[in-house]
Amino acid sequence: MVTLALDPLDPLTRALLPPKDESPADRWAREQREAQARLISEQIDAQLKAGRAALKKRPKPIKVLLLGQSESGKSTTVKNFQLAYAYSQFIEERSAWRAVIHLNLVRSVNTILDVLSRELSRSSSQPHSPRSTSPTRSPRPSIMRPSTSHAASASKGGSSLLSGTTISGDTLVLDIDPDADDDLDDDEPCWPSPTPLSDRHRLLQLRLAPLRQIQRDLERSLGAATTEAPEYSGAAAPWERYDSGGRRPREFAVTSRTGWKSALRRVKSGYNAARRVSLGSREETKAEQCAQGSLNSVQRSRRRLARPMSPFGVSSQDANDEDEGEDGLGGLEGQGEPQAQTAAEIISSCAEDMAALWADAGVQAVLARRKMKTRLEEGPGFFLDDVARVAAREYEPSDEDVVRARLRTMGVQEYRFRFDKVSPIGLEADREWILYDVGGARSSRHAWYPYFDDINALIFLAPISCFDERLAEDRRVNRLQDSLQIWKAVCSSMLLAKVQLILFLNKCDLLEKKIQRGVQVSQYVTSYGNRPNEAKAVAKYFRQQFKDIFIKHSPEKRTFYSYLTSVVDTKATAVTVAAVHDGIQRQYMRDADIL
Ligand SMILES: Nc1nc2c(ncn2[C@@H]2O[C@H](COP(=O)(O)OP(=O)(O)OP(=O)(O)O)[C@@H](O)[C@H]2O)c(=O)[nH]1
Ligand SMILES: [Mg+2]
Repeated sequence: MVTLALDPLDPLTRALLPPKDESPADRWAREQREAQARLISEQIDAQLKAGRAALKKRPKPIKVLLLGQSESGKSTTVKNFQLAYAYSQFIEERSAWRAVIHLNLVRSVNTILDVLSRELSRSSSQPHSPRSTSPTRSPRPSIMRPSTSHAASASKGGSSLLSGTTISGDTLVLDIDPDADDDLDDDEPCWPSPTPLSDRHRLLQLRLAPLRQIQRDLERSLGAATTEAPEYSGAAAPWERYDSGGRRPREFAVTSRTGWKSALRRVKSGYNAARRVSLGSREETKAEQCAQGSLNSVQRSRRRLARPMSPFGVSSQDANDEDEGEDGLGGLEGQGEPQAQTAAEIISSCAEDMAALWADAGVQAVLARRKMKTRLEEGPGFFLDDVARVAAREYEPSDEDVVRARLRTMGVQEYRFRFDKVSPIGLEADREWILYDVGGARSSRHAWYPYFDDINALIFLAPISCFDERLAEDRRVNRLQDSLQIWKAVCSSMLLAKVQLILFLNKCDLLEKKIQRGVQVSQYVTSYGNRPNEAKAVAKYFRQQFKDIFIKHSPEKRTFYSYLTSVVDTKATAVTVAAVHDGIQRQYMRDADIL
């Protein structure tokens, strides 16, 4: 049997032993070195400890979640926060919004061109229809309303407008007429009517045809956020079934790289370089113009469009075929601005024709008859009244333009603020805030839930002008009904029981306009009865409905905070945002026993 002779010293101790033949002088020098090393080590330990303590003491960020259906004004509210408290951040992104505003403008023009072409082809197929410049208005056709059988088939899941007044087995205080619908079918008017259009309109149609390609190119360049949510018939609050136990389901994964931030990133990167190139080529263009006399820049831009490639260097077929990838970037990041710059040149060359189209009395008459005029003017991203300014070569978006621009949010976007300005209540001015802006379409709402258990406040946007509109993603659902459904689910959520809820009854400006136009609220919300058809009374009534739900469904007693807002009005919203900011901060301090 082999026995191992055990060394009483381990290898490390042995290595550190002083040499056997160490002289007294060497020993003294060694001990000095060791004492020095110990001192340094202790200093490092002390520094690490202090760092850890400081990290612990650093105030936790205040987290605020913005919720509401699509187009309710969540991203616009974020922009108002940036304007009020983080203007440098807002300015940084401002020029990149130009491409989005251009797309908004071009879309409106193309929508009008679509109507025009339908109207013109109709007029040529009805040679005997009398021509007139002031079309007569026919009574509203009843066939535009959904049939009863459709209503019945659409009511499954209790989530649709046509299900009447119940939500998940609960009765809503609000009665919404399932058959009332202000939406006219834009495809075909249901009654014959004389068209006030002529060859002049055909010419405008031809001259503006390049804008079709520009729309496709800008959409391609900016990514998936430029198109509205696809049809989807899911529930209003898909997280509800998971919520009762306060459990976070694992399948709720969130991507935060998508949305308007990444869309802007595409056009932002390379912005200055592209601008320099563009300005340089503009100088050349001027020289050419002098030399060639009559050849103007409009003709040149249009000739460029006759080429098989789009101005963005991608043929439209290729562009449509290419996979957008996980975040919708489609490999175009960084290329967007040169492309957007080319689009801007062409848009500028079409400025006069766009203005002429919008100002034309015949076009206005056709749009009014099809109820398209108000829908365009009051819809998101309307810039036709500013066409001369927005289409100008040197156009730079104003703050107001950015606030009015429309780009859908996809996934969840995170905004971190360290406020530029000190809060009026002067408390913890340096504390970081995180705003979470979510996509509001029904198909995006599953991504909301993971944020419920780690937020301090929730701002809920309910657009109250939408009482007569339907969801874009599910045409069976009334938009006000949808807002009430989400609000009820938010109020009753156990995870949100201790969260401060702040309600923005938004789009009050549009509510006012609608009522001034004579739209009768009781026609859509039958429970409104014969109360006065005035914006103030209507807003008060809707606020009460939201408050009733809040009181009835909150798991614990809490204060109801609500504001009547028009978040495109940045001046008025600045006051609201300041109040909300201070309210959230105070509540946070109270909860943390700091106040
Ligand atoms: N007139 C008017 N327009 C508004 C108001 N609030 C928002 N808008 C416009 O409505 C459009 C949609 O607003 P967004 O803030 O993008 O809506 P959102 O809730 O973020 O929508 P998603 O990202 O799709 O969920 C934008 O063009 C806004 O300028 C308002 O109070 N009045
Ligand atoms: Mg948004």
